Amino acid sequence: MSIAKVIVDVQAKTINQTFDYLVPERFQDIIKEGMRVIVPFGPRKITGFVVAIKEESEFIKLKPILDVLDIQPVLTNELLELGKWVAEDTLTLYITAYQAMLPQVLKAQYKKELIRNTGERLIPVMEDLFAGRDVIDFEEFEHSSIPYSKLQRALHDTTISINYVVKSKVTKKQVTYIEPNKEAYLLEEAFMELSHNAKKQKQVLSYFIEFPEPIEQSKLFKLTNANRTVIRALLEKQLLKEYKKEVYRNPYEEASFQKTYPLTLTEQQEKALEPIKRKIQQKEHDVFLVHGVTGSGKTEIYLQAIQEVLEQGKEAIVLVPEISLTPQMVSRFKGRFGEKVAVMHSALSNGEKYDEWRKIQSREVKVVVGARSAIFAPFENLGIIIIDEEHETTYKQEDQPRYHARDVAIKRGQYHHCPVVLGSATPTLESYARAKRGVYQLATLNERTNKQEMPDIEIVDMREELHNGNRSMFSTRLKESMESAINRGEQVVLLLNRRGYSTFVMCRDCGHVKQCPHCDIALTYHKRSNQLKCHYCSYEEPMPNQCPECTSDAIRYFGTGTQRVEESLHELMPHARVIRMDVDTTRKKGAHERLLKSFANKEADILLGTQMIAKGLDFANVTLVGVLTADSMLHLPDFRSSEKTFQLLTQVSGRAGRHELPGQVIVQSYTPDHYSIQLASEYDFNQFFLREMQIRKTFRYPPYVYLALVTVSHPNHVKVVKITQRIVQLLLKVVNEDTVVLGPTASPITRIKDRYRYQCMIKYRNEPNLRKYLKKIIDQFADEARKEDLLITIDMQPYHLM
Ligand SMILES: Nc1ncnc2c1ncn2[C@@H]1O[C@H](COP(=O)(O)OP(=O)(O)OP(=O)(O)O)[C@@H](O)[C@H]1O
Ligand SMILES: [Zn+2]
Ligand SMILES: [Zn+2]
Repeated sequence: MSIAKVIVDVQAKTINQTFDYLVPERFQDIIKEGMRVIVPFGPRKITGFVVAIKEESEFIKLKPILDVLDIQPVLTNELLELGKWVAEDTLTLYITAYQAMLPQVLKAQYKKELIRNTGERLIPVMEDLFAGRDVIDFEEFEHSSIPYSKLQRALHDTTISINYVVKSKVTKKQVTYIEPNKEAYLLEEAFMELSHNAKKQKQVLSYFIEFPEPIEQSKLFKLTNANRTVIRALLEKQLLKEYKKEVYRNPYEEASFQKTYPLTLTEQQEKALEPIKRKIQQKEHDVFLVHGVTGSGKTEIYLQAIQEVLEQGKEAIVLVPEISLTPQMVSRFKGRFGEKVAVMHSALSNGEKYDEWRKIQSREVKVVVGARSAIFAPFENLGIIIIDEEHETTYKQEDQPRYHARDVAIKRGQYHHCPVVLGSATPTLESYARAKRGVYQLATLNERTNKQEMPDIEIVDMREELHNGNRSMFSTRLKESMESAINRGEQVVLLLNRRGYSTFVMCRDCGHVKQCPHCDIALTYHKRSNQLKCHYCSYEEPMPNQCPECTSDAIRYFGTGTQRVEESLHELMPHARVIRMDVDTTRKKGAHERLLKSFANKEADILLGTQMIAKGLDFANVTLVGVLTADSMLHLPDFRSSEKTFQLLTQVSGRAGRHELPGQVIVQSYTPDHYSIQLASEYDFNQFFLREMQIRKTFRYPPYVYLALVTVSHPNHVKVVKITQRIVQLLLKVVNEDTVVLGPTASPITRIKDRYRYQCMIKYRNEPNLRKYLKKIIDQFADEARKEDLLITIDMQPYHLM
């Protein structure tokens, strides 16, 4: 008899371990590590992952596995180990880590039902809820106003019980094929025997007499005017037969990719690629940081490194940030490696994502290009992992498991003995510092492949503009430059930096700002619906006509949305054709692609957009880049705000003058003397690095220290402060002398959805047991968390400090 060790899908700290189950005879030969199974757990049936198979168990009286969900393992042995590490490193549950590694559709869902166990009368509210039925969906209870305590009591005295129904949502797309079931002469006989009225059946038969090959049912319908009733009749007479065939949804089916070939590398590219290739050939792990200015040909280096990997019969993962996973980026990889490439990003439907994943699992593809979670691609023979724009914060997942793709990449690179390549024009201070210390291998490319100079960056002081009576959002300089570029038949990219900057509503008389009643944050104005919305809890209210504080009617929205910029642009330059790209205009599938294509076809003069246009775009005709508000995120409560500003300005400047035409960049700012704006305009990464490192050292921030952030939330303000205080005290007792424990401090957003939020920040250099201490704290509060709706979250190396 064999025993399976299973990680079960129960979201509780106390359940974070394996459980032993008996493998019944009928599953003996099929069950393998890394498969999903259904097991009994208390009174319910739940899914779980088999992590090991053993001969015996120290427990007697084991329950058997009820069902096996997979035909082949969904997690390789490497991924099982990796998931364990991710869970431990980010202080989360094993089950959470495993689920994060799989496409959404493989996360089996449960339907909960409430079952009435008694013929006696229930309490009145429950009697009303069941309304004469014996079983109801749990959702019905959730949508009712019956308090949980009432249900708990009913569950306790067993008049009602909960049942879990597992429903697996795996949806493979199937296509029906039809083919003849008899030889042609028999079909002909049948044809003669059919009555005169069966015209359509006759048509189908005559089609198959002529073309006996299988055909997709839908195509047959088109060719013969038949419908399903007609086919069914012929199936019943056993003249035809049908079968289903699984097909992949191919999101890039329509697009054709022009085949590209390796370019002759520049000297700098050659120098960067050489050591990477050597590591691939020697099957050795190492981490490379390719620091190359925009347009220096980093992507070509990636492509040629991958080619080497493919020649060795191995596989490659390329991570790119979600927002730069543009059609342009995709076509560069598809153009070089064609069918061997799978693409994974969030714009795909769940079914499409699952199909791409299966192509990886079945080794039909050798390269995956994708956003963060593609790091878990189930390849077994990796030859390289590439992380483009390694400075992007989207590589850190913001909910559990809170992993950083870079750390996972290095872990996998060590396992597979293969190089990891990080690329950026503006590396993070963390990575650059490591490269300078020799922990990573640094390659620098300071020239564009076309030997063009980097475009000139000019800073315009917007305070002076205001002084001179220009109240519009466009400086005179920017306006004139846009006009002359358009007159020359060239194109303009305009960036509205909206991060940390939204359209809030303020009274001009008394300064009152409309806040969300549940969250500690200003409401955002939405023009289309004339509503105020909260981005944290979806609260909504109509835009008021009067100030609720002083009844003045001078209540207006402030801040600049892309829509408003577009309107002023129209007033300022009525003849200019503008394409606006933001979350609103790119929501529909394919919209992103269409807008860029139309810009590439010169159907517009100006491309106006948010952060999403700052990266990866490569248009030959763009000669002017304008940045409307360079400093809007400098004032966020985030120690990385200068770094992020520097990165964004450098990236967007890189969009100009990438080909023959020289480029020009105009940056508007209210704090033009800020070092991140000044140094970005001089392309002085090294100076910026030194300057920023000095500040990080003084204020003890990464990369000089590591951070851990503990956030406590609860509806009661006093309680939150008290518990955070206790956590701080507990930590102070155990940490090293030079570790700093800060708090309790109110989080920058102190209230979300009526819950108060306080935090404790730990800054440390060497604290090998910190995870253990933190885990102990979570365990200590586990009871309170369950009973009293207390939430404690821990983020190791946080990027999001709000
Ligand atoms: N060796 C080469 N010879 C000629 N052209 C090249 C070479 N390498 C790259 N290019 C071209 O130079 C342009 C810029 O290259 P690429 O986009 O790879 O740079 P990048 O460093 O990835 O830029 P960014 O960081 O801005 O995305 C592209 O049009 C590319 O086709
Ligand atoms: Zn007012
Ligand atoms: Zn809210």
